[in-house]
Amino acid sequence: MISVSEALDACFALISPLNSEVVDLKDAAGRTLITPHAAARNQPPFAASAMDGYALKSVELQPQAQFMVVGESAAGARYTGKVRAGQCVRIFTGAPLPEGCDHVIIQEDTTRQGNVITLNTEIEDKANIRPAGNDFEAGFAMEGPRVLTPGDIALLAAMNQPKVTVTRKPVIAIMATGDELVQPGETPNEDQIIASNGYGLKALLEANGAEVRLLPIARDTESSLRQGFELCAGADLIVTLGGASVGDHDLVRPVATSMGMEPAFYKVAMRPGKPLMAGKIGDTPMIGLPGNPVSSMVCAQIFILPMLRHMLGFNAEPMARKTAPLTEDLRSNGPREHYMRASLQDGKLTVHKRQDSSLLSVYAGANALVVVPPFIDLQLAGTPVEYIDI
Ligand SMILES: Nc1nc2c(c(=O)[nH]1)N[C@H]1C(S)=C(S)[C@@H](COP(=O)(O)OP(=O)(O)OC[C@H]3O[C@@H](n4cnc5c(N)ncnc54)[C@H](O)[C@@H]3O)O[C@H]1N2
Ligand code: MOO
Repeated sequence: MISVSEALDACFALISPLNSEVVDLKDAAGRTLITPHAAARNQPPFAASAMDGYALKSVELQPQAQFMVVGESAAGARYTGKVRAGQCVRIFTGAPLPEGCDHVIIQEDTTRQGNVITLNTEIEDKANIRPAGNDFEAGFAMEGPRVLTPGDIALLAAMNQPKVTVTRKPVIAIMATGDELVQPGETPNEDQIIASNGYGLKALLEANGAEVRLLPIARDTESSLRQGFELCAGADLIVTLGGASVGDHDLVRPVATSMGMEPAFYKVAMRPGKPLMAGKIGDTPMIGLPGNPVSSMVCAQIFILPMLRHMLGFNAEPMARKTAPLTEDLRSNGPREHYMRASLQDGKLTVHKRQDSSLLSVYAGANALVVVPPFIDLQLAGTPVEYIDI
């Protein structure tokens, strides 16, 4: 059995970053920006008022001073005239500052009668001006690779980028296998259960930038599995669920092999996830996840998410690990790296008591996987341990 890090390296060797495509900015949230996008001009492009009030010269600013209002500067229509001594310009938020003015007094600090304003006895000395380029200057660039957030989308819009270059979405075909499975909503017979893994996986992978094709459930026969693999044509990655172990009905590996799969590895020293397999069928990488629901989800977190990120253009790196102390003692570990379902609360990790890989109720209630190295001794409460956010 190989280690998790050796297996992950072998997974990275199966894939490469995908090409890019140009999409409308309004459809780009969650996509991975891949080339630098630069602003062609300053924002704001001119010194602008930050408040509604009157633009004037700061040297003339003093309580109870009076000014003649000689014009107006609105957002989208600047005042183009001169502003002489004792004069001011009515100005609104976002409007260009008239030439010669360097201060905006908010209207709450003034009283207006006709075309004359009188400053209050108490006035703020804040200039209320946003200099040109205050937010960003011409040439400011957003660099890739970067998963675009709503804030990024707003910033790119402000940068006048109506289209952006993003990595093509990796297409991942997911094939659940097993005679015991029916789809949610169907009526199982007494020996059947509901297929859950594909649904969890689809949610996980789509939330991380993939386009997922959830195939019909393949039955535990060679012909059904073959048919399933044929339906995967065109995918960037094939993921099978279940049928990976050594039972008489675990046919994924033999069928994939008979279809020309070049194996990269089979079996990893991890728990859950031991019967994980990977390889290539033709040009298409394939990962065979173990069927136990938590094994599927954990293997997807540890292997498929980093692969997905690499296909999107990020470095080939394992999931980021953080450190936090244990709330309780943690038993010693055997030869497999253990990814234990845990809850991180108030900066401390409580490892769940029940760790069987069939327990989705425990997995769904967890927000962290504590990574327990092989052969480690008992770890006492308070010991800092590594974990991965899930
Ligand atoms: N003699 C041995 N038996 C097993 C070993 C072993 O080393 N020697 N390994 C165990 C481990 S560890 C795992 S993990 C499982 C994985 O086996 P398979 O990948 O062959 O998975 P299945 O047998 O098909 O299913 C296991 C379990 O999960 C349920 N399942 C499968 N697919 C789904 C799905 N899409 N949604 C929900 N549940 C699913 C299936 O009904 C089984 O209950 O093998 C151990 N055995
Ligand atoms: O490795 Mo299995 O995935 O322990 O349940």
